Amino acid sequence: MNPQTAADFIRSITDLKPQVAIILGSGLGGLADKIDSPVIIAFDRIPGFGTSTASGHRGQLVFGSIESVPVVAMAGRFHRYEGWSNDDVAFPVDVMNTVGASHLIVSNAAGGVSLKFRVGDIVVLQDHINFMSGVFASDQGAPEKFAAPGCFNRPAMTYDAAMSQAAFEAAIESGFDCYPGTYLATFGPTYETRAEYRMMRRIGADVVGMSTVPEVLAASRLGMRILGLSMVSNVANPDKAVKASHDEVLEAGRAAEVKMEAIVRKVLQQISSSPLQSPPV
Ligand SMILES: O=P(O)(O)O[C@@H]1C[C@H](O)[C@@H](CO)O1
Ligand code: HPA
Repeated sequence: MNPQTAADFIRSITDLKPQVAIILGSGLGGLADKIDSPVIIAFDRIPGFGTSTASGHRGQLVFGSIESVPVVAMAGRFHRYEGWSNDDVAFPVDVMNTVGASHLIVSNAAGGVSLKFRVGDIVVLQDHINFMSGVFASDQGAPEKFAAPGCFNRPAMTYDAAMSQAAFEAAIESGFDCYPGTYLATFGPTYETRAEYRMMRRIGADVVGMSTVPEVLAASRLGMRILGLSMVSNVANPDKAVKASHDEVLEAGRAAEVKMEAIVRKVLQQISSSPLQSPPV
C-alpha cells in the first residue's frame, strides 16, 4: 500500500499538517485526550492500516495540537506478535511523515532489566538491540525501499540528543526519575524467562519490550528526528520468580501517563519556541 493513498484519505478529513507524530504505547493512550481541537480517525478507515488488536490500544489517529504544536498521535500501534509484518507495523510512520511529521516521539511499556529501575520510571532511549526477526527484510519479499542504496549500512542512528535532553529537563522540573537506556526488542508475545533477563542484562539492555524498533527504523530511514521513551511497567528480575502480566503493564502505564505528558509538553514547547538544535546522533 502506498502511504500517499492513506495520506490523501486523511487529507479528505483534515488539512492539519502535523509537525510531530506521537506513538502511544500500552496503557499510555490517555495522552490522546489532551490534544486540543482533536480530529479522530479510526485506523480501520485508513487505507493500508490494520486494526489494532492488543488490549490497551484504541486504534485511532488523533490530529490536533499540544502546546500550540500541530501533532498527530497514534492511540495504539501494531505489534509483530499480532501477526503484522514489519512493513505493516512501520506503515503508519510513513503515512504520518507523508502528511507532514518531521519528528517522532515513540513510547512503549517495557520490562526494566537494569537493576536500578522501579515500576513507573521513564527511560529515554539512546540506542536499541534488535532481537525481532527479519526487521531489515519485508515478510513479503524485498520492497524497493529496503533495496535502496545504503540499505545494508548500519541505520544512521537514530535517537535525537536535543529531544532527549528536553525529556531529562522535564523530569527534573517535575521531580520524577528518568534515565538514559538501551531498549531490547523481542518478537513477543511471551515474557522472558529469568535466564533470558539475565542474558539481556549482560549484553547491555536496560529495558525489554515488543515494539518500537520497526517504527524507529522506518522513521530513521525517512530522516525524522526521534525521541524514544520507555515506561518501566514491571521489573524484569532475573533473581526472583516474578510473574509479569499485561494487566500489570496497562496499570503501570496509566499511572505513568502524567510523566509522559510532562515530557511530551516540554519537548513540544522547545520545538515551538526554538527548533531543537542538535542533529540526530
Ligand atoms: O505497545 P507497547 O510496546 O507499549 O506494548 C507492550 C509490549 C507488549 O505489547 C505488551 C506487553 O504487555 O505491552
Ligand atoms: O518484561 C517484559 N518483557 C517484554 N515485553 C514487555 N513489555 C512490558 N514488559 C515486558
